Amino acid sequence: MTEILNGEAHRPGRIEVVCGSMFSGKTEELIRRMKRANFARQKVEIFKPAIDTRYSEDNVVSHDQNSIRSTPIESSGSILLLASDIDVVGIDEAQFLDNGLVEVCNELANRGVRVIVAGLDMDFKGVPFGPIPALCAIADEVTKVHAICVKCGALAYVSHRLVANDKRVLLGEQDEYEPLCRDCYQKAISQEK
Ligand SMILES: Nc1ncnc2c1ncn2[C@@H]1O[C@H](COP(=O)(O)OP(=O)(O)O)[C@@H](O)[C@H]1O
Ligand SMILES: Cc1cn([C@H]2C[C@H](O)[C@@H](COP(=O)(O)O)O2)c(=O)[nH]c1=O
Ligand SMILES: [Zn+2]
Repeated sequence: MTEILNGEAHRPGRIEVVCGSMFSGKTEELIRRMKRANFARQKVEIFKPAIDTRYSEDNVVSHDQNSIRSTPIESSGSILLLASDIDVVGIDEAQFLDNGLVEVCNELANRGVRVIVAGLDMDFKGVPFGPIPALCAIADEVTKVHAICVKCGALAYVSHRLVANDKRVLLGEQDEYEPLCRDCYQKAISQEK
């Protein structure tokens, strides 16, 4: 009985955050949780910021090309309008959304919705990114995932930008970013100075 009550179909309203650097498996983990909820016959809906058009305009796609249908949104307020009657709401690339996302997630969780948010914890300068730090603070559960440092094989903690561009938002992949551990990141940025 306890097993059934704790299963995918009987979760109370809650906020789960999956965060980390680029290539750390955030999108794969989000897709995994959403697919399991779907198997449990939960009504699921995934949202992503409309600006993230890297692989697809209306799918969330991982670096390994796993994908799941999603709805592009311009701002966090759209989620409340589009998620009525949904059991599990997923949000990918949440670092690009406005700070209103924090209240939207609280509101959904208070209504009994399970909310799973995936996003970058830090930008390329190592600065906390958008609404993610505040979401970590109010979350019921935070999962920090790690890529592998491409220089030394340790656990990576940040996404190092490989191209000269100081804008905070710059969509990209392996040609623009590499995941590095703290030591390798310090060495990389001191060589750039
Ligand atoms: N340096 C790396 N460390 C770990 N995984 C990597 C690395 N480079 C590429 N990958 C691939 O990225 C996949 C994770 O992709 P994804 O879930 O889209 O990550 P994220 O959403 O965190 O950027 C891994 O399963 C792996 O195949
Ligand atoms: C570090 C950093 C990243 N971005 C962009 C680059 C990618 O398009 C996404 C992150 O995608 P992922 O699924 O986590 O791999 O964000 C950015 O705009 N600014 C940055 O500082
Ligand atoms: Zn390293």
